[in-house]
Amino acid sequence: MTSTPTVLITGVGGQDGTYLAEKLLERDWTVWGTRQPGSHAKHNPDLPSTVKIIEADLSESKTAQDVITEIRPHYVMHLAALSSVGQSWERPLETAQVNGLAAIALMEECLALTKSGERKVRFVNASSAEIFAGAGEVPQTEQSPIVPISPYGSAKAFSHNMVGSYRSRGLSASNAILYNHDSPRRPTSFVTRKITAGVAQIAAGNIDTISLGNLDSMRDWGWAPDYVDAMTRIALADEPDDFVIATGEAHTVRAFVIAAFAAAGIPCWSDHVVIDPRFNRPADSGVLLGNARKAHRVLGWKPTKTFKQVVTAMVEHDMDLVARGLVGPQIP
Ligand SMILES: C[C@H]1O[C@H](OP(=O)(O)OP(=O)(O)OC[C@H]2O[C@@H](n3cnc4c(=O)[nH]c(N)nc43)[C@H](O)[C@@H]2O)[C@@H](O)[C@@H](O)C1=O
Repeated sequence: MTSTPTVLITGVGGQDGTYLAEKLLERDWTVWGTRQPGSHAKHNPDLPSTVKIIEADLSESKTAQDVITEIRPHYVMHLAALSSVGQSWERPLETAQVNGLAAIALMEECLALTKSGERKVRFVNASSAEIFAGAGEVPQTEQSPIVPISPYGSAKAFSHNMVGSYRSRGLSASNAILYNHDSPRRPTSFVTRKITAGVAQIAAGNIDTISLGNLDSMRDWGWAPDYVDAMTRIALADEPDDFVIATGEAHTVRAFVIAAFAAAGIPCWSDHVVIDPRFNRPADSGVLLGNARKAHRVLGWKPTKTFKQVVTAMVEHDMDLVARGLVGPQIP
């Protein structure tokens, strides 16, 4: 490749999209990103202004295919998704279209571009630990049985499997099987940011309690910029393949709560947490704990932050926002 590569990041306005755009711009790549028409990504302060934005509703297959023929990227990092597992139970059709079918439309066109001989497109799909939700095997590896239980996980399982199909047809297509990864750029619809934003408001005396669902749920939480680094390594790897990206440590939601209150110096966390069944799911996934040994060996990838460091970084960020009067106490 003589000139600098062109990359298309679908869903560039999300947590991972903004970190990935920053990382690839640092490498002098030309970065294009898709934005859902009518979304607020244009005004997203975390999105670098040098990203070239294309408005595209990827749930329409023709639109998804047109994006590839128009941009003719060397790399496609497919992150666009309805990212909330909880909300996927309320929006199953849309979840199937965006988290499942959109990948097929994009890969179909990437394969055509590759077969035309014009360029060998490399496609990286953001797969998810949720494909192993009912696997009953802990920890999970790339070989674990794919047993999703939610609309989110089922749609991701479909696109995950289709990556394998396209790979066997000659497309350089890989799956990054991403376990939970968080940062101050997470919305409060996810439990981690809901907790850290709530703790910051409690520390400031603005609210007394936060309402949560299942505290026993166990997740393998990492630092989002590390997961973006892993996706970049997958894109640049010699061979396309599937990789579990995880820290290898699982903690309960309760442990996250305890660590967050401790980071803010608030005693008696249980005085400030209300259990509200509204935040329970029709079915919650089993213990999601990943074994990322293959990523360590093949990609040289390792997480850089411990669980405690992730929690502390998020709490400190949110306490700073509250101290500067930049956020109000609205938390779901
Ligand atoms: C791997 C996977 O990781 C993420 O999905 P998620 O794990 O569903 O993330 P979450 O933060 O919504 O839930 C984590 C756990 O926390 C429990 N929980 C308790 N109380 C509340 C609560 O009040 N709110 C929420 N949201 N969850 C709660 C909830 O029941 C669940 O067991 C996404 O990145 C997704 O895109 C992805 O691929």
